[in-house]
Parts: sequence; C-alpha cells; structure tokens
Amino acid sequence: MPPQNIHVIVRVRPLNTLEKKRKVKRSCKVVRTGVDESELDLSPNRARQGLVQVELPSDGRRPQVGMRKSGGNFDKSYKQYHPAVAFPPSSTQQEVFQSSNLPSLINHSMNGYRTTFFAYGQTGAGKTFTVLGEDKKPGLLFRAVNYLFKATKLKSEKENMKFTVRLSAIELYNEQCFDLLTTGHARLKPLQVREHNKQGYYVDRLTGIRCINVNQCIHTIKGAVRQRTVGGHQMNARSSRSHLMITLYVDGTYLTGTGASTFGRITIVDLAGSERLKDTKSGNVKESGFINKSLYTLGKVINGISKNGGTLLPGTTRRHNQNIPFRESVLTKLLVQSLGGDNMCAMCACVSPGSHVTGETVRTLGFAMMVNGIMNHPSIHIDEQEKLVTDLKKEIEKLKRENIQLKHMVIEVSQEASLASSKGVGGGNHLGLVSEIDRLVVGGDASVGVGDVDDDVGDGEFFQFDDEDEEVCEEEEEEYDEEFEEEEEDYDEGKEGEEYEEEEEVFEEEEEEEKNNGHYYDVDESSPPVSPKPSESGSPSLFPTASSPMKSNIDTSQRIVQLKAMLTEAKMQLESDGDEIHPHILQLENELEDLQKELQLSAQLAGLGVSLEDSGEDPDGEQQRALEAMIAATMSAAAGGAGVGGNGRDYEVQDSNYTESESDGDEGESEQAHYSEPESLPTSPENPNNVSNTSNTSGRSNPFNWDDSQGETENWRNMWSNSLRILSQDLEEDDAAAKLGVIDQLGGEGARKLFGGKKKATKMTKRKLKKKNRK
Ligand SMILES: Nc1ncnc2c1ncn2[C@@H]1O[C@H](COP(=O)(O)OP(=O)(O)OP(=O)(O)O)[C@@H](O)[C@H]1O
Repeated sequence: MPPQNIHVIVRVRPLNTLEKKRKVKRSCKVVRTGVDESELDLSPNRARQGLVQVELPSDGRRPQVGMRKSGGNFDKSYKQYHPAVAFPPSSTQQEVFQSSNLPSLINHSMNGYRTTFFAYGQTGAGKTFTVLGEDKKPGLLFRAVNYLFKATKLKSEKENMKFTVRLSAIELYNEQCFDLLTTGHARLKPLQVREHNKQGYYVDRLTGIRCINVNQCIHTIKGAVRQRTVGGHQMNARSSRSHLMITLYVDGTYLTGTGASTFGRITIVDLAGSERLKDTKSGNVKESGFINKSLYTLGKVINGISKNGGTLLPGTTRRHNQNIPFRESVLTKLLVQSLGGDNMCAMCACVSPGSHVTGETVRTLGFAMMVNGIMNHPSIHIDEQEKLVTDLKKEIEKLKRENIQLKHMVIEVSQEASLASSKGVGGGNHLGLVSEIDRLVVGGDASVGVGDVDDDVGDGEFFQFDDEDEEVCEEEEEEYDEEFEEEEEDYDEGKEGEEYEEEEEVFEEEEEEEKNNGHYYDVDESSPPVSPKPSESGSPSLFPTASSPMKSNIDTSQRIVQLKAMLTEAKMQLESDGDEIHPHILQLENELEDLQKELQLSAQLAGLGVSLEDSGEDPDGEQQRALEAMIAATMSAAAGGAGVGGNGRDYEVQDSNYTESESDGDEGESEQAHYSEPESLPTSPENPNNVSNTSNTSGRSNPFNWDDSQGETENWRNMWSNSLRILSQDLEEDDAAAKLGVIDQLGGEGARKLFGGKKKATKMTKRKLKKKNRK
C-alpha cells in the first residue's frame, strides 16, 4: 500500500449548559465540512478539504496565539485550519463515524493491517463523548464494533473466510499500564510495556477476550470502561484521568486457496485531555502532571516526526529515530507505529467552540495539522510465531487429508487388483501381466490348444471384460441355462426326441472336427487332451506335426519363457520403485514353472504314451525303437539342463509313481536337476542321440549303447512306461480340474473364450459336463 497521511478530522462540540449560561462567545466554527469528498478521495491533497476558522481575541494589550501585530496593537484576526473533515457542533455521532475514516480502518484491519484511531483535545472538548458517547448516543467505538462484526460476516461469506475477534483494554494512568479486563489485584497491578525487535512495543501479559458477537463485545467494553479512572474538576465533572486504549484484534483465515491468515487490529484511543491547572483547579497535581507530560511527549514526537520528513525511519529500536523522543512516555511508545510508522491512523481533534479556550483550541488544531502532515507506510503485520503455528497446523491438516486420500487409494487399488485377478482383467502393468499369466496357467491361451479365441487375445493383448461384456455374458448364460435345463428335463423324462439326437450328432461332429483341428480342449476325462489318436491302419505319429498339439505346446513353452521374462522384469521394476511385490506374482511364478515342466512332459507323453499303449500292435518293434529314441532324446535334454527350473521343486521318478519333492533350496541345483534320474539308470554320454546305429541282442534299439546282458533295457523301459502313463493321467486330471474351475469362475463368456470363442463351445462344454455328471 502506498504511503498515506494520517486522516485528521476536527469536531467542534456545542456549548454546554454552563457556557450558554455564561454567554460564552463562539470563537471556533466550521466553515466547510468537506464531508462529501472525504469518502472518495484519500490522496494527500484531500487532507485540506474541511475548513475550521478560529477567531482570535484581541484586547489590544497582549498577544494571543496567531495574532499579528499591526501598528503597535494586536488586530483581531482569524486562523484557518484544513482538516480532512470538520464536524460542526450539530453533527451526529453517526455522521462523524461515517466520515471519520473508521470504516476504512476497520476494513483494512480485516485485511491484516494495524490501524489506530485516537481522539485528542483539551479536557472537556468532547473526546470521550466522541469515542464512547452516551447511552442514547453511542460513540464511535461501539459503532466501530457493530461495523466490524457486520463487515467480518460479509467478508467471510464473500471470500470464504473465518474471522476471530478478540478484545483488550488498557488504561495508561500515571505512566503505567493497567489491564481493564481484569479485576481485583490483577487490575491494580501495572503491566510491562516491552519492545520486540520486529513487532515494536507491546503490553506484556495483556488479557485478550474473544468476542463472538456485537453484544458481548460491547458489554465487555462497557465493563472495562467502568473500571477506567475518572475524576471531576471545574472544566469537566467526569473527566478522564487516563488514556484509554481499546484494541480489537481481527484474525482472519481464508478457508480455501492458500489458507492464508491475516492478523489485523484496530485500536481506538481516548486520550486524557490536556489541562491547565489554573483552569481546571484539579486537586490531583500528580495526575494532571502525568497527563500533561505524556501529551507533551506526544507533541514532541509529532514534531520530531514532522521534522524527520513526516515519517519514522524503519524500525523502532534505539538505533533508529534518535531525535524522536517516543521512549519518554508509555503513550508514545504504544502509539509510535501509528505516527509515521507502518500502521494506518486517523485522528479526531476535539475542540470547544468557546472563546474562553481559544488558545487551547488553536493549540489543538495546530497539533492536528502537524499530525495531518505525517505520512504512514501501512504494511500487513504478520506475527511470526502465530504465522508459524498457523502454517504448521495447516500443513498437518493437509497431510492428514492426503494420508486419508492415500489410504482410500490403496484400498481401491487393492480391490481393483483382486477384482482384476479374479476376472482375468488386465488392470495395470503388473496386474495385466498377472491376468495374462493367470489365464495361461489355467489354460485360457489359444496357444495351449484351446482354439480360436477373441482377436485381442490372439494378438497378445489381455482379456478386457468390461461391464457391457459382463451383461452380455450374463444374458447369454441365462439363455443357455434355460436351454440346458429344458434339455436336462427332457433327458430325465426320457423325452429325447429326434431333434435332440440330431443336435447331439451335430455337436459331436463339430466336436470331432475341432479336436482334429487342435482347437478344442476337451474336459471329458475319457478324452485325453493333447494326445493325438493313432491312425487305425498306419503307425502313430510320434513326433509333432503342424496340426498336432505338440506344436501348440512348443508355442506355449515359448510363451511361458516370454512371460517369465516379463514377470522378472515386472518384479525388478516393482523392487526398484520400492513397491511391494504382489504375492500373486510369486504364486504365478511357481505356477509358470510347474506349467513349463508339465508341458515338457506332456510333449513327450503325446508321442510316448500312445506308442506304449499300442506296443502290443507293434510286432516289428519299429515303434519301440522310436520310443527308445525319444526317451534317449529326453534324457539328453534333461542332462543338458534343458529345464528352466528355479522353483525348488523337482519331479522325482520312482518306480511306477512320481512325487513332488522340495529341493534343498539351491536354485542352481534345481535348475540342473529338472528331472531327477533313477539312480540305477545307466547313461551313455558318449553317444546319447545316436539311435539308428545302436541295437541290442534282442533286436530292439539301445540308444545308450550299454551292455544289456542283464536285460536292464527291458526293465528300464517298463519302469518309464508305467511312470509316464501315470503322469499322463495325472496331468489330464489336473487339466480337466483346471478347466472346470475356470468355467465356474468365468461363467459362460469365460468358458466360451476358453473353449472356442463360440456359443456352441459353451453349449458343448455344458453337454460334456452333463455327461460327466451322468457318469
Ligand atoms: N458533540 C457533543 N455533543 C453534545 N455534548 C457533548 C459533545 N461533546 C462533548 N459533550 C459534552 O461535553 C462534556 C465533556 O465532554 P467529554 O467528557 O467528552 O470531554 P473530554 O474531552 O473527554 O474531557 P476529558 O479530557 O476531561 O475527559 C460532556 O458532558 C459531554 O456530554
């Protein structure tokens, strides 16, 4: 805010009853009030818009203040003063309040400025009347309180703020400061006026009462005023014998945005009146002396500031403003920042109109004009400690709110994760991965031999079940359920008609067709999932072909390796981000491991299991030789570390059964020992794959070229044959169980995607289930 001079108004009181009775002449009158412009123009030039004229008496014998000597006599003359606003005796309290600049000061106090309004003048000039007023003519203080509460209400509604108003009341009596809001002993104990290097002078341990409304505030002020020291003398029957300072602290807080706080205040001062003992004939000389001394110091301070260019130098420490004696009085210590400092200030000079006090009137108006020339440099005051506490409180509140938000986010994310995991929906990076792997592990990927699924899945993207999908699924599922129930009823009641049988045939044909195309993963236990049936006439194909599930298994194996790499990458990313690794990821890692092993086994079983089953139909031993070659290849792969391993579990083949056993936990060991070999099994490292050039005495192939004189090859083959057959059955059961689980979890749509991507697939699945139940 730019510098601004102290707003000075002059109020001329009416003649009192006694003066009228004595027919006292008027020497002071208001020529021009300047009221109209005062509210609009706050520039320094406007300060002389009111006009007060004082007629100086001339008895021709001795000079009066402001008289000019003319020809040896002192002429009758006038002295004119130009305050901002001048109020004639007829002015009402409300008119004075409106043009006193007090409303403006209050508005500024709500913005964080410190403001002061003080009444100055001779004793009996009407200061107390102006500030406090009378019962039916409340003074500016009470009007200010009323205005303040209304203004804070309006501002808080308009700018979403919250205001707190506190009140303090002191009197400066005999150069001591007393708290008027205390009683008893505390009331009589003077308070210390201390100096703060940044905040200036302040009253230590001063009581501040929070005011919640106008009435309470006014009631409190009246209580304080009643405690003020008053006394009677010849010029005023109820004269104030102390300086009264009422301060309203206005603390505002913005409830939105930055949440900044303001700490403004408005201090209204009713000074004790200057008096001449010979006029007042006051009995308490000491009291009068202190009053006059403080007022005299005030005059010196104003004078010093005027000489200082009309303003205080920044700061109030002893180093500054050496020529301004504000430390000589408690009053000036407390007012110094209002006189050329960083407070905003207004002053009301109260004068009597009577010619019998013209000299005092001239003195008062002269003082007023000097004050009028003082420039203040208003700035918003921030109580560093209060600000720090407020800021910290706000910070804590903000952090608390953020903490609550984060907790909600964690809950939401965890719910989404579990939902995505249960539905197979890709939610985020690693959740999508989890979903993908989940789907693969339970058999939902096209490459497992499931058949044609949605394009997005085929492109390597994740399932995206949205709400719409789910609704469609539910509708279709209901439709199928109804259909299925009808069929079930027909079946139970033995009403299988031609239509049903035809339909059954069509489905079976389609089923057969899909099986041949490798697009159908049968859940029926009687139908092995990955073993191609040998042809009726020729030798079975022991090696993968383009249409064989073996091809799919190889694709799946590659896909698993990719997914494991993605999983490892995701884990590393989570670890580097400091995030917790989803337990599902670890579980899926193990499941991927198992799946990889099972796929390797099933790849071999696809060829070996069938040939062993049909070994009785192989009189030439051709299939057996091929079988042994395959076994040799498997063993070679195992010995060469083909298995990926890493989950600490090894398949241990013992006689005609297999069990899962925990490894010692050494990953290196488990990686190498993907398949643990029977201890008695001889190996042939020299030529493990050389199948065609080796044969034993019985004419059967001996891929390892060992001595078979003890018939060990035969024993070994039988043992492997049994082991693999059992393992094959176990895997089939596991697959079937997994698929049933998926059907339960995903419902019709999931099953359709899983088992063919068509309605008929779901229907077929249900038929298969029905068959299974019947069995
Ligand atoms: N504007 C006014 N209208 C009517 N009466 C007034 C006005 N100003 C002052 N008076 C009356 O004049 C008398 C003295 O006024 P007041 O007590 O306010 O003077 P003062 O300046 O406060 O004196 P002191 O310094 O001794 O306290 C009071 O009776 C008061 O009612």
